[in-house]
Amino acid sequence: MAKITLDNLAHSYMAHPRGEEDFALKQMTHDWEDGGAYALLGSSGCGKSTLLNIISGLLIPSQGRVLFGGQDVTHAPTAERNIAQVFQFPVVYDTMTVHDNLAFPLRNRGRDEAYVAERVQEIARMIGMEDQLRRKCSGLTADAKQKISLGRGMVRKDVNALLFDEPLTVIDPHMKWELRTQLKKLHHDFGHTMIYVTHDQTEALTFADKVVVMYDGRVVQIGTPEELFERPEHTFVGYFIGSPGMNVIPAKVEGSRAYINGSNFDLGTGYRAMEGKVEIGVRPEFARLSQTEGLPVKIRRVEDAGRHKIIRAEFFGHDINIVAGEDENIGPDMTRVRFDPAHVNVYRDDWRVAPEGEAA
Ligand SMILES: Nc1ncnc2c1ncn2[C@@H]1O[C@H](COP(=O)(O)OP(=O)(O)OP(=O)(O)O)[C@@H](O)[C@H]1O
Repeated sequence: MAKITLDNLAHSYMAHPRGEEDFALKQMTHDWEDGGAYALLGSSGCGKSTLLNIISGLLIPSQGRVLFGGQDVTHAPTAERNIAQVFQFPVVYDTMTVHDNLAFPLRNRGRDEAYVAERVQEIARMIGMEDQLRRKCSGLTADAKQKISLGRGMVRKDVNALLFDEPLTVIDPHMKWELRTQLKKLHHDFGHTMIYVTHDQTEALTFADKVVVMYDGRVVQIGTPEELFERPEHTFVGYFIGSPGMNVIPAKVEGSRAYINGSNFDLGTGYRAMEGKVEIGVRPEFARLSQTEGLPVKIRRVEDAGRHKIIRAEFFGHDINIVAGEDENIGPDMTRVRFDPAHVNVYRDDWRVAPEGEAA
């Protein structure tokens, strides 16, 4: 297992990039802890695969270095990096049995057969294929083959890191949850450094200790699921995490007050004067409808989402969402909305501004 360091890393697919916009991966420096479970999360094209391919050695970055446990591996081929990888689609040897597919990475490293047998049993149990070990892989469903790919990725305990690139795409929905839970257990038991690429926030939030949110070639925040929810450092994190995402509303902020179209409310904490594009961000869970308190709002639609209601509303010409409890009565007399000041964030040019006195 190893700490992974990305040192001034950047990548452009162009031979002669002219500016930052020509970089698929903008310059970044990060340390990913030894034994951490990280999810790389972001929408299509944000640079997740580019970053993963640089870490795995499929791609040499145009700038900067990758270090495993302090050792520079930027130019080392994949085979020398001692990593296990699981891709979106299954990679199995059809002519071999399930057992031999799972045993392959161990036999390749010259492990003795007693150890191989024991470890294969353990992994087969984990992926729920103990009774199919003697079967040839040809003829198995894509789902079963991907479980074998996952199992093969996990069979070695001595890898520097385990890299998963959207590994559950072909897996049946009910099995997805089970495999994610197994992966988390495996991480807990063996402490591998794991990197899991996905564009699905549920997958990222349930698998990872730390979620690395990417947007437009940049890492915009690395945080625990709670941190991403409570304190999105970039408006994209606010939109992308949460269902529905954070409300982002243009405002003017002066001291501890936010002004929206002439109306204003207390932010509970002071801010230094700021220029640029200023917005406030408030999650639907921290907005409450009222008959008397708060700023004017117009309810458009109330949706029943099972354990809660989602209210779609208009607020000074902007669409906002409000989450209410399933038992709350939402009537036409609720013409006001109040934001919980402790959960309102202020953004300048999309980046969160720390209020005065907040510890860095
Ligand atoms: N081989 C390539 N040559 C040129 N441009 C590329 C290449 N691979 C990716 N890109 C570009 O780099 C950017 C980042 O792509 P990347 O595949 O890393 O994103 P991603 O977040 O993994 O997306 P997806 O989830 O769709 O795989 C995109 O603009 C993409 O078009």
